Amino acid sequence: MPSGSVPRINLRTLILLFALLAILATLLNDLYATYRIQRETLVHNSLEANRAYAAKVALTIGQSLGEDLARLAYSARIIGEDFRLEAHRGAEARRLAEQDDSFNTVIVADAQGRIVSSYPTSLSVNGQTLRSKVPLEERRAMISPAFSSLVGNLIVFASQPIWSPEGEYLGLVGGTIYLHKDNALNEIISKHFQQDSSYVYLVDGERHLLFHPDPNRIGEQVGKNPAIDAVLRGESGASPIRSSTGRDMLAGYAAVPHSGWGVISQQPLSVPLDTLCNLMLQVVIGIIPMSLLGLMLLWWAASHISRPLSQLAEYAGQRASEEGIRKVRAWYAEAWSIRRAMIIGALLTQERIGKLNRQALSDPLTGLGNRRVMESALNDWHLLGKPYAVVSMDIDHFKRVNDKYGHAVGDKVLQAFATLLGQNCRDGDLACRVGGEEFILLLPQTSLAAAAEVAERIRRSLEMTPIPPAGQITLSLGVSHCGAEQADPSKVLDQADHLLYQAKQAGRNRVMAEV
Ligand SMILES: Nc1nc2c(ncn2[C@@H]2O[C@H](COP(=O)(O)OP(=O)(O)OP(=O)(O)O)[C@@H](O)[C@H]2O)c(=O)[nH]1
Repeated sequence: MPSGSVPRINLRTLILLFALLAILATLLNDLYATYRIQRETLVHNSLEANRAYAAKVALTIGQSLGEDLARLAYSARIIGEDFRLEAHRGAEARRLAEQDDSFNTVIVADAQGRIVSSYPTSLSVNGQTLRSKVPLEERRAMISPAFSSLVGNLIVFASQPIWSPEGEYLGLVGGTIYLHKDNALNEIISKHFQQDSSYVYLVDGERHLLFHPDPNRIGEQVGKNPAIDAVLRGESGASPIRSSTGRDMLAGYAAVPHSGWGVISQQPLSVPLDTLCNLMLQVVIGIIPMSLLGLMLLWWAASHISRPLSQLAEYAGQRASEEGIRKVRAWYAEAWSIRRAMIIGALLTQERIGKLNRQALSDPLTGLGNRRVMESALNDWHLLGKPYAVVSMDIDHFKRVNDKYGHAVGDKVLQAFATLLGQNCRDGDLACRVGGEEFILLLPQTSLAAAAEVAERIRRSLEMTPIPPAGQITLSLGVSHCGAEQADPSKVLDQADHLLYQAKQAGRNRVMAEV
C-alpha cells in the first residue's frame, strides 16, 4: 500500500498554475522590457530635445550679443571721432539707446571710469564712477556678469573701448540690459519657451541667473549643478542631473558665444516617466481582454487535458469495471496507454475475482454449488416470496463403496451422481453438495407433487445407471415444499432432511415427500 495522505492538488490545477506562472512571467518580462526600452527612448529624446533647444537658444543669444557688440563698436568709433564734445557723445548715446530695444540704458565713460554721458538722462549718473574697472583695464569688447547697477538695478553690461583716430584710449561706451525688465534677451528666451514642461534659464560666468521662468529667481546665484559646471567650462551637451533644488532633471546645455554665459534647457524626469506610466497603463488595459480570453482558453485546455486522467484516477480509486474505464475518452497517447493498462488490469482482476468466487461458491469435487450458494438462494427466494421445493438426497451405504473400492472410487461415484443430477434438472434448478454424500436440489416455482416427481426420476435414474466399478448405487430422498405461507428456509430444509431420514428408516432407495 502506498503511504502518506492523498495530495490535495490535482492535474488541472497544476497545469493552470504552471501555465499561469509562465504567462505571468512572460507578461511581466515583456512589460518590464517595454518599460525599459521606452524609458531609455523617452529619456534620450528628452535629453536630445533639450540639448538641441539649449544650443539653439545659446546661438540666438550669442548672435544677439554679437550684434549688440557690433552696434557698440560702431558707436565707439563715432564717439571716438570727437570724444571731448559732450553734445556729440550724448547724441550718439541717445541714438544707440533708441535705435532698438537691445539696451535699457547707454553710458559713456572716460579712461578713468568716470561716466561722462548717459541716456536716458533721467538716470543722473553722470560724474559717477563705474563699479567695475575690468572693461577699462581689458580695453576690449566685453560682456559683464550680472551685477547691481549704480541705481540699484540688476544688470549686465556690454561695452566696447573708445579709441581716438590716433589710437589713444579714451574710455568706453556701454549698454546695460536690465534683467528684471523687458529686453531683447528675455524676448529671445521667452519667444522660444517650450510647452512640454521644459524650461530654460540663462546663467552668467559667476552662476547668476540672468533669466529664469520664475522672475523672483533672476539674479540668484545658483549652487552646485553639473549642467552649469559643464556649460561654464564651455561645454555643450546633455545629461540627467539633480538640480540645485534637488529635483531629477533631464538637462541640455550650451555655452553662449562672446559672453561666458550658459543656457540650460531642462525637463523634470518625472514628466517623461509620467507619460511612460500612462502608456504602460494603456498597454496593460489593452491586453486585459486578450488575457481574459487566454485565461479562458487555458482553463478549457487544462480541463480538456486533465479530464481523461482525472476520470481514470477516479475509476482507479473506485476499482471500476472495465466497461466504465472504456467510456473514458482518452484522446492523447499517454491517457490512451493508461486506459489500456487499466482495462487489462480490470479484466485480469475480474477474471481472478470470478475464479475466486467460483472457488468459494462451488464444490471442488463435483462442481455443484456448496452450502453457501444454497443458503443464499433460499434467503433470496424467501425475501422475494418465491415458492420452491427442496429435495434432500443421501447416497445409500456410501461408506461401503469407500470401504470396498477405495476413496477414489467413492469420489468417482459422487461425480457421476452430480452429472446425473444435472441431467435431471431444469435450468433454473439449483443442485448443491452440502455434505460428504449429501445433496440438496432446490426447485423454484415448483409444486410439491412436481418436486416429488423429479425426486423419483432422479432416484430411478441412479438406480438404473450402474457406476463402474461400484455397480448399482441407490439413493434416499426427502421432499419438502415452501408455498405462499413462506416458512423459514431452515425449517423447510429440516423438513426435507427429516423426510430423508424417514426414507432411510423405511429401507432406503425411496422418496418420502410431505403429505
Ligand atoms: N469418497 C468420498 N467419501 C466421502 C466423502 N465425504 C464423505 N465420505 C464418506 O461417506 C461416508 C458416509 O457414511 P455414512 O454417513 O455412514 O452413511 P452411509 O454409509 O451412506 O449410510 P447411510 O447413509 O445410512 O445409507 C463416510 O464413509 C465418509 O467417509 C468424499 O468426499 N469422498
